[in-house]
Amino acid sequence: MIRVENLTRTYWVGTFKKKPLQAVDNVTFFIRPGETLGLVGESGCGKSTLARLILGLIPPTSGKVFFDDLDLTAIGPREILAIRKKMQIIFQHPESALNPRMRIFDCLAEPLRLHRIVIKGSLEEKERVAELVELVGLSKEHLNRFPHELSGGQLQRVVLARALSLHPSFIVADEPTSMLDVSVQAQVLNLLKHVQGLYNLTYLFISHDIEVVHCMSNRIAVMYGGKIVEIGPADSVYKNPLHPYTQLLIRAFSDIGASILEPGTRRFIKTFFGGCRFYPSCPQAGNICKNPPELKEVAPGHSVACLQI
Ligand SMILES: Nc1ncnc2c1ncn2[C@@H]1O[C@H](COP(=O)(O)OP(=O)(O)OP(=O)(O)O)[C@@H](O)[C@H]1O
Repeated sequence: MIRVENLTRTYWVGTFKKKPLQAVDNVTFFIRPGETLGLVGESGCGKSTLARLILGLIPPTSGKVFFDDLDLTAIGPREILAIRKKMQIIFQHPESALNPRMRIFDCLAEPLRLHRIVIKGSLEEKERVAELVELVGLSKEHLNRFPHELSGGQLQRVVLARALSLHPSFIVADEPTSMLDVSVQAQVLNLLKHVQGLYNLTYLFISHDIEVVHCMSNRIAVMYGGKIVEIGPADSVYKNPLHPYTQLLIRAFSDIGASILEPGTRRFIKTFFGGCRFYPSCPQAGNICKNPPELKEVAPGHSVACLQI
């Protein structure tokens, strides 16, 4: 369903002398229909840039993105608009995805009106919105409220309902639960799984939390410094990580325990890696190849980029 080939996005950064920063560096992978591919990596490794490239929100410097064999980097704005309906994104901060001055009813009805699926004020509009709130486990009473009158978990449900309103087939969930309490996180993750089963949705599930990614995904891709350094079946990557970076990521999580996953984990990983994106200043530099070669398949469907293996 989704295929990404040699995708690269370079930013030119620096105040006086601009230097290239490869936010996404020659990334190739696929996501099968109905599958969840988990994308995991520390802050700044390029996860969100990769998501935005796939959705066509920013253009790549080079490389291609295919959606159902249609090359999204080669089509015009009209065709992109039609495809956009089928590809939705859920962000980390649900409140920023909703208009604070709109009641929840209008937040949910808006995409239906914009795409001329319903007419404003019609009975069909009411029915469609009622179906959506029921689907995500909210009540009709919530429809009259404004976004600031809902909790983070309830807001994320509204964002999911809004994304589902246009019957997408592919959803990017970019750290959808990292701002929520642990108990609410589980409810939202279960809901994501539930609707995936109902509609055979394909997910790219992004998180810095490898445990959550393991629970949610069929396969896991590990990103480091803009590159995919390991990709394979979720259990295989989680239980038998081959790249030293994946091993560190898993060890970091198991060492500090689940109770302080966020934001302590993020700080921990940053400290662990000296806050750097590249291998030379990493304390494990001796174990991680500085210039990883192409991904090499070492077990069925499990590929890794490391010279040591
Ligand atoms: N518009 C931009 N201009 C310049 N650099 C950018 C831009 N957007 C992102 N970057 C840089 O690209 C790199 C990857 O950023 P990205 O947001 O994709 O990381 P991320 O893995 O999603 O991080 P986080 O988990 O913190 O959201 C970072 O070093 C970031 O500073």
